[in-house]
Amino acid sequence: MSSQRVEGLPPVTVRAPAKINLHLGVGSPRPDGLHPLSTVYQAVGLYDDVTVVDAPDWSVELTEQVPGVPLDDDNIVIRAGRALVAHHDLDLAAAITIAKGIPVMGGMAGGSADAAATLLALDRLWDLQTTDEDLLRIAGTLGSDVPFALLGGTALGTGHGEQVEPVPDATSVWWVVVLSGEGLSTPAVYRHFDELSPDAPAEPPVPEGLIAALADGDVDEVGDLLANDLWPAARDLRPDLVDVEVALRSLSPSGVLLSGSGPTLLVLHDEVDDARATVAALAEQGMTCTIAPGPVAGAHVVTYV
Ligand SMILES: C[C@](O)(CO)[C@H](O)COP(=O)(O)OP(=O)(O)OC[C@H]1O[C@@H](n2ccc(N)nc2=O)[C@H](O)[C@@H]1O
Ligand SMILES: Nc1ncnc2c1ncn2[C@@H]1O[C@H](COP(=O)(O)OP(=O)(O)OP(=O)(O)O)[C@@H](O)[C@H]1O
Repeated sequence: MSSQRVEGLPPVTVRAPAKINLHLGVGSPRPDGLHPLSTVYQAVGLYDDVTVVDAPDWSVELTEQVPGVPLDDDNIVIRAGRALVAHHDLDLAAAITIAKGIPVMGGMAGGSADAAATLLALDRLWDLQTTDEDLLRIAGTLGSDVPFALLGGTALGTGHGEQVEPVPDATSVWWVVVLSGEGLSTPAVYRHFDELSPDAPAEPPVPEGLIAALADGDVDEVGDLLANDLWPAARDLRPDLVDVEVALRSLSPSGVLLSGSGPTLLVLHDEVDDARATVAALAEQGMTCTIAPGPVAGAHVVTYV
């Protein structure tokens, strides 16, 4: 192992997007406990920015404190950094700063976005020239959603979500993102899925109809085909979400979706003005919402200072 610290390297900032799952098909758990997935990911325009600077030891801080985000070695960005230097057999470390714009524990893969951003930022900081293939492989060891955060756009996810392959997407849409005050634990939702779905298939089917609708740019059809197998489990764990869902469906009968393992809910719109009208109507009912375009790019460098 070699230490190759170079003093005075300028910091690097990488921006990474949130994700949603337009389709989330879940199978019965594998021997390792993870669930086989057939999912269509879409990157949407809510972002975390991760800045890295060379340092003698690993550390992580947030630009603004957010409850639930660990500030020690449990933070996924430290695991990402250690995995990258181990891959290159180096003894380097970095101080990592996260500016969070993605809701925490919202089912939008904020931690995964941070891990992807960290891999890319450190690769650029130290000019490691890690291949895309190796970055995606290391990402997959950190979490199921991390490879997709590198890729962005719209992609089919298989395996436990870590095998990603871009799919053509001719849509350009606006999601109303309905935030929840309280997070939902992803493992708890998967555990309850197992209780509710003892007969889940070993391999969930690929949603060919949705993939065709995306390629055709048929937003109405995409809205009709949105699906999430974790939704019944999330409703059971958070009955308050049902009232929100009813309110959303009264505004938009099609195009309502639970994001990943929840609790964030989404409403699909073709036009930004319609999305704005939905946000205004929901705000009147006391809900906190924002608008995010999709699809957007994956993790990308935004600053060389
Ligand atoms: C709900 C989704 O966001 C949909 O994309 C993901 O499946 C979850 O992705 P993630 O948070 O990156 O998940 P990981 O960090 O890999 O795993 C967290 C926990 O979620 C459960 N998990 C996750 C992915 C998967 N295919 N099966 C699982 O059972 C496991 O309990 C695992 O310990
Ligand atoms: N950098 C990070 N940002 C957010 N959470 C982190 C981070 N590192 C570790 N965590 C832990 O990960 C847990 C899940 O956080 P995250 O915001 O990624 O949830 P999520 O959006 O529901 O994830 P997913 O959609 O991938 O299931 C948090 O409870 C937190 O303890």
